[in-house]
Amino acid sequence: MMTGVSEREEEGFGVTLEELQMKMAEFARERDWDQFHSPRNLLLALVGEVGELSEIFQWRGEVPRGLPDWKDEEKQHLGEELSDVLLYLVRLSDICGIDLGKAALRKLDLNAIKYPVKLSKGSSKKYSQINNGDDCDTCGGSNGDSDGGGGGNGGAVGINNKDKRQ
Ligand SMILES: Nc1ccn([C@H]2C[C@H](O)[C@@H](COP(=O)(O)OP(=O)(O)OP(=O)(O)O)O2)c(=O)n1
Repeated sequence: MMTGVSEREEEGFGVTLEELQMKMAEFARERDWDQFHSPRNLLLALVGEVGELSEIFQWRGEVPRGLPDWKDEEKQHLGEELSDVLLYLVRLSDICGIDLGKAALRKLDLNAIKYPVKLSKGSSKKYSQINNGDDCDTCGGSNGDSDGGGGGNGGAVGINNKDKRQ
């Protein structure tokens, strides 16, 4: 039997970034919190939540995928912190006028260019350490750039637009 839209939503079925964006905007508007949701405040809130997320894993050592030994309440807590990070990220993107879904898809395309399967398969090396210059004209090759910024690759595909100011 088909479930109603609200039930499906409640189960998180097919939730979209746009939906989360709208709900966060509504949440802030209802509380007259738009005044607090400035880019910098949201960024700091996001970083704070990343800290809370990190605390969950802190001192545990490596944990197996799927977290099979974790209690239900620990997993629920993890879900809450992951959600805080996502919600602030979505809100920050919205307030900055960035279409996060579109930006993420574009970034995935850029990642695929930087990390061609042929050169990256089975290797976790940074792109600046794997490229031999033959397969990816836009990646900058082995430039020995220790910060991973790939100083020679910025122009062609716009991967690196780091602020170069000192
Ligand atoms: N000015 C604010 C404050 C909160 N939130 C929303 C976004 C987050 O999802 C959540 C964060 O709430 P808290 O600051 O209370 O943080 P926690 O939920 O992590 O609680 P605690 O810090 O006690 O762990 O609420 C928001 O949008 N804007």
